[in-house]
Amino acid sequence: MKGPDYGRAFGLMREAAGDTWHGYVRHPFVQALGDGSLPKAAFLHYLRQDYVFLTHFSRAWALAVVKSETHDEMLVAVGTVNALVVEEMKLHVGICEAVGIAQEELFATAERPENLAYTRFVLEAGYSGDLADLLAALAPCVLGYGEIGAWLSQVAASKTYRDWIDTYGGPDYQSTCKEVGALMDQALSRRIGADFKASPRWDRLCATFRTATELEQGFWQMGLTP
Ligand SMILES: Cc1ncc(C[n+]2csc(CCO)c2C)c(N)n1
Repeated sequence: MKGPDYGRAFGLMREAAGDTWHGYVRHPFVQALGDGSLPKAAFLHYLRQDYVFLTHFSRAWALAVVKSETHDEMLVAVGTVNALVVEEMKLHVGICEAVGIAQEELFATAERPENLAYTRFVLEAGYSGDLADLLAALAPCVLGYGEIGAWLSQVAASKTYRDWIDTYGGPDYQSTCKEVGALMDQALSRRIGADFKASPRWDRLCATFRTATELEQGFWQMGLTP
């Protein structure tokens, strides 16, 4: 399965993750978003958990600011923190309010273990490693949604979840993915050399990427079980 072009590091890590990647980007939850068969209750449950997820994910991108070594790295990281807190989290608040879930109720959502495991894994990759380790853990989330959005934009037969699909399949998010992919290439070249596969750190970075991919799969699965 050929993927989108979000840079060299992503392409190689995606390939190394093998079937695990496919299990994430073609998960039954994703298929059900495309054909409209996903129950509304499952979608809202997912959105509520995703709000909690984004809180911790924003902290992980803030850690990327801390772990940056150049102004260019800082710019991408700080831009992502801003987009997450100012736009994406607000979008979730708006969607939930529109269907009758008040802000207080959303903010009081109890965090599911699958959700907790994922975000704390990402944060830990950053705490104990450098920006390369952190980006390997962040990449499946950011770039996987780009790949899912691009695919669903082409194949989705139903209009039910069209807004969600357009958010991630649209040109704005696709250019964010290219920017984050380029950041990965630059950050890795700086820390492990341009010949990624020749680095003694490569296998570990791929293992981090694969674990985060498995945790994304777990997040979709959690979405199917409100
Ligand atoms: C479980 C889960 N995984 C990925 C995303 C997608 N996502 C998270 S942050 C972000 C912006 C760029 O970092 C995007 C697109 C999500 N919402 N929830």
